Amino acid sequence: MSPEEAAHRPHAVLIPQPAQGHVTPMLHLAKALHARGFHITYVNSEYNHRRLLRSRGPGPLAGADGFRFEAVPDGLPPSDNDDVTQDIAALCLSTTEHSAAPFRDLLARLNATPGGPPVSCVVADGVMSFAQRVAEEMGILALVFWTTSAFGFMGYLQFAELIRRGYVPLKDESDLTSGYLDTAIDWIPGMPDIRLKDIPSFIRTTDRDDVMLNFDGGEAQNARRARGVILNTYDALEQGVVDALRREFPRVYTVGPLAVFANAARGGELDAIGGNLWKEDTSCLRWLDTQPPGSVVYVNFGSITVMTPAQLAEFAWGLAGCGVPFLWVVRPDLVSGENAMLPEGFVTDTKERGVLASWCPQELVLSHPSVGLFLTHCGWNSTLESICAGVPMLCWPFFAEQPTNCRYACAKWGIGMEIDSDVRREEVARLVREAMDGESGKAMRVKAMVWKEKAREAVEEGGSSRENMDRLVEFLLAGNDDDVPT
Ligand SMILES: O=c1ccn([C@@H]2O[C@H](COP(=O)(O)OP(=O)(O)O[C@H]3O[C@H](CO)[C@@H](O)[C@H](O)[C@H]3O)[C@@H](O)[C@H]2O)c(=O)[nH]1
Repeated sequence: MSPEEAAHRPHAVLIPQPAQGHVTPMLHLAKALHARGFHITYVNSEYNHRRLLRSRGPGPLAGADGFRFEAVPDGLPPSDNDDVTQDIAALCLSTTEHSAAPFRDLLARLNATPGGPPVSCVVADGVMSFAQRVAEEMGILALVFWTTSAFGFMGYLQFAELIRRGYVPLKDESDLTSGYLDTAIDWIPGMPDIRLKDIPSFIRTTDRDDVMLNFDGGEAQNARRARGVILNTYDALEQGVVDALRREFPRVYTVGPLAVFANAARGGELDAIGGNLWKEDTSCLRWLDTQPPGSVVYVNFGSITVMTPAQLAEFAWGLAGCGVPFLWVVRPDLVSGENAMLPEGFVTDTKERGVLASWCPQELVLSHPSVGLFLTHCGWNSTLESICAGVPMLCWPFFAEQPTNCRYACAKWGIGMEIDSDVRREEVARLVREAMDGESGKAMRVKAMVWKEKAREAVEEGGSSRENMDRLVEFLLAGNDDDVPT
């Protein structure tokens, strides 16, 4: 491409919330747009930028033509350990307060760069609405990307209504255990058959001023001001709620699974750009190579979940007792306040059929033929990656919209079984065995293959996500031209 052509490329600036579950899908979107001719500026927090550099080893991060990384401060005090998940509530507040001005300066600098294409659009994370606001103030087209499921997004949108109708805040702590959370909620568009406990967990508070209740509820409402909302899902999976969202929002782009679009661009210089904040341990893939097809339960609770030492022990002894080979990713900060310590004797007892890692290349693990089951916290990326791989799930939702994803995986899509929040080793062992060898497991495997196939169809020529990606690109290229069809 000549310098002249490069200077006229459309230029998309993408800014994820600085947490793994947001960094990864935003990077996939960035790669998909790059493959469609966009110049990309991908904006990390300074903290995450350091972690990305470290996790991938030496070498420049930006090697691809027209794909650049920038960083802005997240406003949190410097950490003496670059290997820990930041406190999400603190991060939400501090980015909102401290990242807007540096982001504005960055956009101004990009626009003033000689020979560089001016910024044509900003894609802001749904929970980074300050970036959307800054772009709008500068006259730049801004869209938001909600990295949750559509069901999750719709759940967040209901916080205000739940408060108005008096469901939230809870009257006192007893509401958490009295069965109150089983209350049926039958008025949310596109979400029949749910209970209060299936709504994103930040409603489980007795405090009307609770940070996450107000933050996520407010950010979801803010999406109404955006020119378009991007979701990493496909229509067939969440049809009812996607239809309902389309009635409420002028432009909803369901373009998932984004990883497939990003992977389609593989084989080029972008391959070297990975988004993992922890260093991947790939040796587990070699171990998986030695296991029979569909024989392994893969256990991973994502990047944020923390559990108590007692819960860790229940999972450990459940895995020890189930008799099934397992690969368990135990993040160094998986146990609150301390280094994750597995119970004494566990490693020795399971060394013949268990492998531990601290972070793995999850998409590759899930698509490995040896993996037959995923024990997950139901983060949306993990859920979608499991669907793409056709692997059924055992669900232990931790927080946020994970209970929502769990509900749909178990009750609607037929690909999951739930583990009680008060996890017990006997239940873990029983459910793993049932999912691997029982009738429920057989039924889930059939359904998992159906949803995998539908995901594939969605991104193929003529599929809903492929068409929505084309519409999204068309809209982004048109800039602030309002005449582009929705
Ligand atoms: O060893 C590991 C562990 C995780 N991952 C990846 O890390 C991501 C984790 O994302 P997710 O499964 O969504 O979990 P969280 O990190 O918990 O994600 C946060 O962000 C998601 C998207 O908004 C929400 O759905 C979750 O509730 C929220 O906790 C996935 O892409 C995984 O493939 C790896 O590659 N290797």
